Amino acid sequence: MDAVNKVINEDLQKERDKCKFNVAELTAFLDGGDKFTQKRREKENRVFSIQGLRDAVPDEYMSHKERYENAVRKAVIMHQTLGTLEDKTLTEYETARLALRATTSSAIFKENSPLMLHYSMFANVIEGQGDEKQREYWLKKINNMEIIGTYAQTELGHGTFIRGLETTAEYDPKTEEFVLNSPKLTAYKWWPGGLAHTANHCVVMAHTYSQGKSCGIQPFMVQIRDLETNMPMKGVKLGEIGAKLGFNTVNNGFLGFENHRIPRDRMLMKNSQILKDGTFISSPNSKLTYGTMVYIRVSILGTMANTLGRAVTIATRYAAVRRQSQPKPNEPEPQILDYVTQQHKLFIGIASSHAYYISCFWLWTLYHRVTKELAVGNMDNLAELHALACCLKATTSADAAVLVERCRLACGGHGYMLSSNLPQIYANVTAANTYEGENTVMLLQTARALVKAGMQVAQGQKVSPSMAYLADQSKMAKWDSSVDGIVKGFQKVAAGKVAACLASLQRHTNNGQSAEDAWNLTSVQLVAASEAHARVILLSVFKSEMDVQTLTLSGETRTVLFQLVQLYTIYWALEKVGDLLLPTTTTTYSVSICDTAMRCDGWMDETSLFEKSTIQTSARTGIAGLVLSGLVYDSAVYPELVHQSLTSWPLQ
Ligand SMILES: CCCCCCCC(=O)SCCNC(=O)CCNC(=O)[C@H](O)C(C)(C)COP(=O)(O)OP(=O)(O)OC[C@H]1O[C@@H](n2cnc3c(N)ncnc32)[C@H](O)[C@@H]1OP(=O)(O)O
Ligand SMILES: Cc1cc2nc3c(=O)[nH]c(=O)nc-3n(C[C@H](O)[C@H](O)[C@H](O)COP(=O)(O)OP(=O)(O)OC[C@H]3O[C@@H](n4cnc5c(N)ncnc54)[C@H](O)[C@@H]3O)c2cc1C
Repeated sequence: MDAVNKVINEDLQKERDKCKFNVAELTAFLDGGDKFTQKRREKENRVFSIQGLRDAVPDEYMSHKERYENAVRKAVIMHQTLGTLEDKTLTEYETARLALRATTSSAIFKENSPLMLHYSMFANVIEGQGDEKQREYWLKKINNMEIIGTYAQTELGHGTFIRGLETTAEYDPKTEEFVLNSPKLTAYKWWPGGLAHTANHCVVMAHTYSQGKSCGIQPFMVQIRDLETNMPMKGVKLGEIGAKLGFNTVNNGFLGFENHRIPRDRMLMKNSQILKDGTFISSPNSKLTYGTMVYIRVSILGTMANTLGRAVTIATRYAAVRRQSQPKPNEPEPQILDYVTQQHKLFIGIASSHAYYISCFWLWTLYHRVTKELAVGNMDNLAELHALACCLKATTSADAAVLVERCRLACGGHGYMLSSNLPQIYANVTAANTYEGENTVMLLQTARALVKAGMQVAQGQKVSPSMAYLADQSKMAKWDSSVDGIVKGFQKVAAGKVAACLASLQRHTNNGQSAEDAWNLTSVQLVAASEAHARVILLSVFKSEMDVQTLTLSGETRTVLFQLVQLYTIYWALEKVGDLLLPTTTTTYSVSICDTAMRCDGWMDETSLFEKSTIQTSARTGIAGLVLSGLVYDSAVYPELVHQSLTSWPLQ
């Protein structure tokens, strides 16, 4: 065994020794400072040192029931441990960032914790939808685990269409109670995490009626299990929805009501109220009820960063130690990391994970600002936050699923083993394409805002900051292959797509189609316009945040971070070269793009953008430990790719 370990460590150590910049500095940069790296490591070391958190047998050899019971056992230990580590001096943002960066939960729960929804949505929805008294009463119970909860919105018949939810809550002024019912099977809540056996309370989103009138979808705090016996309350039916691709320890369940009565004060009344006599006071904006989903969508960017980071750490480390084939006779088999195809598979995953972290922290800052504004009734920036959260959640989760699968493939047969953990990581990441707003639906939400902004631009009106580029009428006289130049190219592409969507909508309505049918007929282009907008945001935020945030870093660390920005930008320029080449309504540079392909080659050689160096990975899982000593793309690669792809396109 020693001989095998020695060979593996030797290669890995060789890669580590090539590191040319300060590993601790980059780690602290991603954590938000040395103080947070130390806190994160304390938390991780504490958790990883607990023997009780290790599985007696790998959980892939347990039954569905054993796996859940084992997860509950670990969740209790984790809560007791983390409870002692909680740092009340941290702001909400700092706590969230630390939670996001720590790899504890993902290392202990391969398929997530049964308490996942309790921590992620249950507390947040009370915070966001409860009035002061309700927050005061419930948050204490939630934080000290007197009650365990989940967020019950999706039903068997409806997940996307919230206004179509069929669970009803009818107000009875005689008893000052709401009567909850699931009138049809499709009205049964279906999916909420922890709902099957773990949660004893949940926030139920129900179609509310009072004085014979609809009051829309409102949130209710409902006790579903007896706190002593853990049996379902009267008029409540509960159960497990069964085995899934992943998330098999999240205990997703179903919930049906039959004349289940709850007191009036269980309606969460921060935004809307129903008075004792049944008078309904509606929210200043009905979408405030959707606030928790915006919060989770923002956090999903960080979850994608962390999840992709773990997968690309495993695959890169494997690529450093796996030796295969003999391209040069009489030479030892090379590390597969030396194959450029292997680098092309993996390094975009490292760059993307960093880009998602940076975008998440950027969007979180906007989320906290808008939340403060909402608290004083200012809703000016809610639409912009919603549009950004939708398209960035959709784009990062879609990309992350592709890149995690690519990490699995890059490990050959060993990537297909459950012991590699790559299949479980894939099962987790691909779920994010569906939950918290199915990706197509989310992109179409952002498209609504883009179409609206496109019309405002046409009328000379101001638009939100993230869409201001739509108003830029300047022409790109020639292709600029710098990062800023490529970002500008993507802005032109997105603007062109939005303009083309507006033209399509107009054409369909001119032909007598209804607005809804015109929208549906244009929806494929609308999704593409929304994704193009997301690319503009991801690329520009990664660059602009690096410009600002890296000023205090040492030269080598700055260099490698900017190489990640360049790699990420050029990768997507190549992926979307078709869009960049096609002359959109607002772009003239496409004609010149190809005749600069040679210069583009030269550009790559001149800037020696990708020096020959290697990946450095540290002992920790998770992107925090994954550090780069430089990008390995040899300059011979990219010009080839760029030249080939750019010259093969028909010029206009
Ligand atoms: C750690 C994580 C674990 C994760 C576990 C997973 C948990 C879950 O999955 S919980 C359930 C998640 N479910 C969802 O996300 C459902 C997705 N569906 C929706 O959000 C809505 O049905 C949606 C937005 C698609 C449509 O809503 P609907 O009420 O029909 O509004 P719609 O008519 O499309 O739009 C009306 C206006 O509201 C705006 N709007 C919609 N949602 C929001 C919002 N959240 N915030 C602000 N504005 C909004 C729209 O932008 C639109 O504005 P405008 O008229 O100016 O264009
Ligand atoms: C792992 C996991 C955990 C979950 N946890 C929870 C939870 O804790 N609590 C909870 O409430 N829910 C939860 N959900 C449910 C999740 O939120 C829903 O699955 C999601 O909102 C999608 O709704 P749906 O499943 O009804 O799919 P549908 O909306 O039926 O989507 C099916 C297809 O229809 C398309 N489609 C739907 N509407 C439109 C439209 N307007 N325009 C164009 N195409 C459309 C979609 O793009 C998709 O391709 C979870 C789901 C998963 C997978």
